[in-house]
Amino acid sequence: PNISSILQGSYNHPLTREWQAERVLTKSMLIFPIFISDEPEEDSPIPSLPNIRRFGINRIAGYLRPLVAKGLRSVIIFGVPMKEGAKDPYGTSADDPNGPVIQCIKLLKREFPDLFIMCDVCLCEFTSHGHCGILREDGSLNRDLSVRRIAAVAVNYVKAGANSVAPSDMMDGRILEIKKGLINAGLENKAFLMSYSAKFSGNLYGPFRDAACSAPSFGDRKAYQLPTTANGLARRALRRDIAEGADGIIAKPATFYLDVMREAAEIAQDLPICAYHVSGEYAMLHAAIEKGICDEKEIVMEAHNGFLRAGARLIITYFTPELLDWLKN
Ligand SMILES: NCC[C@H](CC(=O)O)[C@@H](CN)CCC(=O)O
Ligand SMILES: [Zn+2]
Repeated sequence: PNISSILQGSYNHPLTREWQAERVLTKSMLIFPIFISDEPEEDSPIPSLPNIRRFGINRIAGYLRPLVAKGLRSVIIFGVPMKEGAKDPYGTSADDPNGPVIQCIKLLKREFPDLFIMCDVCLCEFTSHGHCGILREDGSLNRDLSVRRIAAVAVNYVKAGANSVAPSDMMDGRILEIKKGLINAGLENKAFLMSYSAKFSGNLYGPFRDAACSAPSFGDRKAYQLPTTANGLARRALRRDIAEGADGIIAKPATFYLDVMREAAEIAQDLPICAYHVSGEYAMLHAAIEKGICDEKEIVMEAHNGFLRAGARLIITYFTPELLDWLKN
């Protein structure tokens, strides 16, 4: 062979194999989703999400403390109102000062001053119809009302102390509206605006909807989450959200959409790209692990290294607790 065809000498040792990674997974890249209900003492399992639980305000700090001690740097909060009457067509309880999200922000800021608090901003957990926006009479989205409501909720979360807001609603123009809302509130330099830009209406969110009681009561999310074949729409949404002032971009789901993540990393090369390893992907890996198809640590590391290889710098992952045990730093 000619001398340039020999590759195996470059990776025949564990250290030279480590050298081949362009980006290495570290604890500070991990953002851990937490589900907070309006039942203060709640601490209940979520059957479709192994090892993930839903907590009330009196239980969440105790659960997070050992994880923070192991190096947890960031959480993303999902509020889950369980009480009767907590939901209405406008998602009023989303930013209820006594509701689960705002209570949790304040508690975590007190208990863990260095923990980075990201809040998902959406209406689906709080609306009686379960859609991510406010609807017209005919059941279609009222974009303008939705965007203004989402922006108001986001500003109230930052007012309560959130370090970041991540609107997962997918309404057109919500990034601009949130940015304007933050500026009007004098908070524009206090919050990291993380946009879910490339978010697809696939089949991988079921366990989350169980956890958050947020499934749409009719229809689906195909009118506002991207078609699963839509690279072009993802690129258009990415460019739009960057122009509207996003500080970071989430691509989700992750495993089936690594091409999109790679494109997002190129289009949004000046912003951190965040992969969201969604509930369905998480549950699928758990199912494979339970069936003995693959080793837990090996397959989880392979999946998460894939997100980094595709250009992600951050990962929202339900495997955060395990990764905190496995990663050295
Ligand atoms: N606001 C949309 C929530 C959406 C699920 C859905 O479309 O119902 C995701 C949360 N941002 C699901 C995340 C997951 O499946 O883990
Ligand atoms: Zn939603």
